[in-house]
Amino acid sequence: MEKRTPLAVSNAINKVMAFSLAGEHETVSIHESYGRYLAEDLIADHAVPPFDRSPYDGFAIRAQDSIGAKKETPVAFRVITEIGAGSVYNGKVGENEAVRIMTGAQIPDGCDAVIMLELTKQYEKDGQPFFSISHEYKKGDNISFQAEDVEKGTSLIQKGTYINPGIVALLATFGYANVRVARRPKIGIIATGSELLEVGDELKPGKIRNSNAYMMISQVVRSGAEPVYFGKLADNFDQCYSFIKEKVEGVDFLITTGGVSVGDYDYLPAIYEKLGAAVLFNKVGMRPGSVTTVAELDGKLLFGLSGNPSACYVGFELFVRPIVRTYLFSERPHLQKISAILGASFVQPNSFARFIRGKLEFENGKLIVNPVGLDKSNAVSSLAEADCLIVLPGSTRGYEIGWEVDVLLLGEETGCPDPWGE
Ligand SMILES: Nc1nc2c(c(=O)[nH]1)N[C@H]1C(S)=C(S)[C@@H](COP(=O)(O)OP(=O)(O)OC[C@H]3O[C@@H](n4cnc5c(N)ncnc54)[C@H](O)[C@@H]3O)O[C@H]1N2
Ligand code: MOO
Ligand SMILES: [Mg+2]
Repeated sequence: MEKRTPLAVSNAINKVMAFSLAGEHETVSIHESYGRYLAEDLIADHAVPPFDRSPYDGFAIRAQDSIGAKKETPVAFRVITEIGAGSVYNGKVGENEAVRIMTGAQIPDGCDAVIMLELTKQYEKDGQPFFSISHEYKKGDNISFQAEDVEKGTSLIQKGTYINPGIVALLATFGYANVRVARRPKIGIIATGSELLEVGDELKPGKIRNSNAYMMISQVVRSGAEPVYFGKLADNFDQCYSFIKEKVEGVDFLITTGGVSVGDYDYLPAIYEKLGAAVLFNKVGMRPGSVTTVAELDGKLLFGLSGNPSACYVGFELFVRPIVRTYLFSERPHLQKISAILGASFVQPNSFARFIRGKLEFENGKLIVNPVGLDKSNAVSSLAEADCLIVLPGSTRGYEIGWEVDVLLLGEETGCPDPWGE
C-alpha cells in the first residue's frame, strides 16, 4: 500500500506557482472588456476634466464684479449669451457681464466663478436679460477645474487588474474603443467516476449527479479563465488514460475531479505515471482536499482534484485560481486574506490545516465568521452559502469561539500577493 507524505499547504502552493506562466495579450472591444484583466497599465493621456467647467446650471461671471454684493446692496449682471454643455463661448466677458451656462459647459475665458440659477434674481430690462445677486463670490467658486479628477500622465490602473464597471468608465474616458486584455487560459475539465449521472439524468440506485464539473466550470469563469468541459468518464483506466492524453493537448491546464485517492478505481496516479507526468505532490496537509494532486507534463499542469465536492472546490480556489490569475498578469493572484472573529468553537485538534466554509457577518460592529452547513469533505450544500474559507492551521489544540482567525474571501477580485507568509 502506497504511503503518501503530506506537504504543508504553503509549500504545495509554491510548487504549483513555480510553474506560473505570463499569459498572452489579445484585443477586445470595450463592449467585451468588463470582467477581463488589463494587459497593460492604464495611463491618463489627458487631464480629466480636460477643461475648466461648470458644476451647476447658472451664470459664469468675473468674481471681482461681485464685490460688495449684499442683501441691501445687490449687484446686477447683464446676460450676454448662453451655452449648454458641449458648446464653447469664445467671446469676451466684460465688467458686470455674465454668460448663462449649463452644467458641464466650458467656463468662458475671463470668467472665474459660477452662480447657481436658484441664487439669482432674474429680470429683463430694455428687452435684455439681467440678474442680481446678494452676496460676493471669490475667484474659483463653483468651478470644476481642469485635471481636478485626473492629471495628465497619471498611471491609473495596473496591468493585471480585473476590469470592473468603474474601469470600463475610465477606458471609455481615455478613448479605448479597443482594450488590450489578457487572453483567458483554456482550462479543460473532466469528471471521473462510474457513479456519475449527467445533470438531466434521473437518479438511479448507487448513482449521483455530476455536480463538480458544473461547479468547476463556474469557478473557472470566476477565476478569469475559459472552461472547456470534456464530459465525464467511468472509472476505466484505458479509457481515462487515452482521453486525458488526447484532451491535454488543446488546453493550457487540465483539471480532473475524482480518482486521486488510494481506492481500487482511483486511476489518476497510475495515469500520471503512464503519461510520464511528474507528480509535484499527491497529499497536502489540509482538509478538505488532502488528496489534491498536481502533476506536470511538458510544462503543463494537470490538477487532480478530489471527487468530494467540498475538497474539489477548496482545491480549485487554493491551487488553480492563483495560477490562472498569474497568467492574467495579476500580482495579487491568491484569495484575499482578512481577519475575523470565530463565531463557533472547533474543539477537535487537527494536525492538518482546515479550510472551513464560512459566512461573514457584522455583529455589533465586529466582523464575525460562522461556519455554514455540514463541515465534511463530501458535503455540497455548505458551498452554496459560503462566502469565505475560515483558515484553522493545523494544531494540537482546538479553536475557540471569540478567537481571531484568518479568513480567505471567495469571489473577491482584488486578491492578495501572498496569504501564506508567516
Ligand atoms: N483509504 C482511504 N480512503 C480515502 C482517503 C484516504 O486517504 N485513504 N482519502 C479520502 C479523502 S480525504 C477524499 S477527499 C476522497 C477522495 O476521493 P477521490 O478524489 O479518489 O474521488 P472519488 O473516489 O472518485 O470520489 C470521492 C467521492 O466524491 C464523489 N464524486 C466524485 N466525482 C464527483 C462529481 N463529479 N460530482 C459529485 N460528486 C463526485 C464520489 O461519488 C465519492 O463519493 O477519498 C477518501 N478516501
Ligand atoms: O482530500 Mo479529503 O477532502 O481531505 O477530505
Ligand atoms: Mg476515490
